[in-house]
Amino acid sequence: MFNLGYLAALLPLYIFVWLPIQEMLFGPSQRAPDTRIPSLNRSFIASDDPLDCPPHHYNTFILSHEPLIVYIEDFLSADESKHLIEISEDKFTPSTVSTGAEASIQTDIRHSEVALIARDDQVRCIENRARAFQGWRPDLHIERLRTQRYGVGGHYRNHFDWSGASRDADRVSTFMVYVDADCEGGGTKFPRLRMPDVSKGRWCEFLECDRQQDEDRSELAADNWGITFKPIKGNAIFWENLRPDGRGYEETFHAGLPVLAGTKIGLNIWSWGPARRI
Ligand SMILES: O=C(O)CCC(=O)C(=O)O
Ligand SMILES: [Fe+2]
Repeated sequence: MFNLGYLAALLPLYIFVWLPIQEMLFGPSQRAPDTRIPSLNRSFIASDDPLDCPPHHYNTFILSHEPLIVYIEDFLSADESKHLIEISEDKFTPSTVSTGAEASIQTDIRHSEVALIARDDQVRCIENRARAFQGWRPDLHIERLRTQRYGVGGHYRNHFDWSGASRDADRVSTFMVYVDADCEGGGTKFPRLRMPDVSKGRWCEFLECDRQQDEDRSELAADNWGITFKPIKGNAIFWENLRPDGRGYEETFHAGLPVLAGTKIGLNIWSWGPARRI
């Protein structure tokens, strides 16, 4: 029997999940533009509306070309960090992990709180910085920004940001931005990356170079495997998640290490684009 209850339950999924994805992948549908843009904006960047952003400067350091991993010093200004913390404060809810279709709280895997933040002009300037960094790719859309707060004991176990679930679209890149880092511990660790040559450049300012300080020494011991970025307020790590053939980079496996004291707040900027999987 046809059940209207099911239809009512599926309708928000269709409107808020499928329609934005469909539009992102296949371009504008036959619907009127004024209904199309707001529905897209709920999840992804849709518009190039004029925006007046203050001048901003950051420094970049390439850690790896394949996968592309770039460390960005001063990605956020002090004023932007302050603003992000303020607008997140009343929106934090416990983080969940997705297992297939369902999301659940599993603090042994991920222990933190997440805030889905409003797209005010300061936030849009940060989104646009992330788009500019990636060359204003027309096929790339920024997922609504989220801040993530970790207290003592907060952590996020090893995972990938790409999902591989869809043949057509995925999170093509990640910016992991440190909005607040008044903490001990809480580094971002990539166990499958090799340490760069730390005798050159400024790497030891940004990476844990003193191996004794890493609690997971066994994994690090052999051949310089494993990199831990220190949480430093305002700075960011950018990486590409997908190979040109659409497969996810295994090297991007990463974790948010436990916060030992204080609070850490991160900002996730995930860009969606075509995965072009065969
Ligand atoms: O907090 C971190 O260091 C990592 C966070 C992370 O990987 C994520 O939110 O996907
Ligand atoms: Fe992640």
